[in-house]
Amino acid sequence: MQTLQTETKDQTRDENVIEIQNLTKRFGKQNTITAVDSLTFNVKKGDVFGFVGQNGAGKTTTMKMLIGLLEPSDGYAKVAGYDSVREVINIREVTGVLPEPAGFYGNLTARQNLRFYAKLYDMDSETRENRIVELLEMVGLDDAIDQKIGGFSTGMLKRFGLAQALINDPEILFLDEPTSGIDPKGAQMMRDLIKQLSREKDVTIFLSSHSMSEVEEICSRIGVIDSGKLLAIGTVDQLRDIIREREGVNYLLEVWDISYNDMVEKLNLMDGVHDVKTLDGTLQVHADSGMRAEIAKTISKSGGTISRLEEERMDLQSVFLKLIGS
Ligand SMILES: Nc1ncnc2c1ncn2[C@@H]1O[C@H](COP(=O)(O)OP(=O)(O)OP(=O)(O)O)[C@@H](O)[C@H]1O
Repeated sequence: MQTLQTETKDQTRDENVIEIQNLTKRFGKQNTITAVDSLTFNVKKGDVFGFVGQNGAGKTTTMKMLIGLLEPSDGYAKVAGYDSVREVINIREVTGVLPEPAGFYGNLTARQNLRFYAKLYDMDSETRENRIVELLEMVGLDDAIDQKIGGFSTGMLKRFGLAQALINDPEILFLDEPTSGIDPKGAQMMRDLIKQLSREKDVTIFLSSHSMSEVEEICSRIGVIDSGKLLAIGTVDQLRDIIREREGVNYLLEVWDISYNDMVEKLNLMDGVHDVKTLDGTLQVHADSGMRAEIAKTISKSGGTISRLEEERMDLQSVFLKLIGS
């Protein structure tokens, strides 16, 4: 299947901090499971890139290849210009990865956990201690800095994980489902932190999520993956346009001075109008995109007065479901 590309021409190669070329991963004895299938796309510096797909689509496998935890079966990835197989150490230096809470030491405090992790990086002790305090403050854990993290809630653990991922002041942050399993308030805190990191520190963020409203809120570009293949890539508006062009749009219409039956008949005769339905006094006209002016003209010509004519806005959830063919 061909990927629906919505890239614009002004994107130069220089801006790409993640380059993925024919990236493929097969599992199984005879390599029969293709988890990631010839992915090709780029992520630009400063993007908050949302990688979305159903369970088992291949998101985690892709991210693991990008950070050098899995070797590709085919193709390659470059992160900050470094090859994900041969230059993993360089990649580790400039990236942060949201860790699995299972890897934390529950009987150590937040400060001690971060200190342990920070020692993996080359930093003098003063810089390290200051950074630990600064990061725990940033993620709202300053009051819990000397508490054992074994007693932390799931939301606190996620925020602690974000602080850990930021210890080396990374250029690129990988967040696999950063808000899964946490309550709405905690999830909003994480989203605000992600936005803040992008806005204030210019960190490029590559995140996966099952929450389309979350992705719509925080991501500047989105890649949709299904069965290991990239289906579409672009901004929310660009993805929406793919569906608008492909499947048409719904116009919502309220009109005076003409009977609805007359109007339904007239609209149904128009080229590009596929279906007309009445919904609680509003007409829903399913038509090709770009038909608004034509519809308005038809109604005016028939003596109707339009009090409302707007295109129904598709949210990312609806766009996603249509892209994957559900
Ligand atoms: N080590 C492995 N051995 C065999 N198959 C695997 C392995 N890791 C992943 N897979 C398979 O690869 C496919 C992609 O899995 P992956 O975890 O990347 O999906 P995902 O999009 O991250 O899903 P989720 O949203 O559930 O986390 C799935 O079919 C999965 O079962």
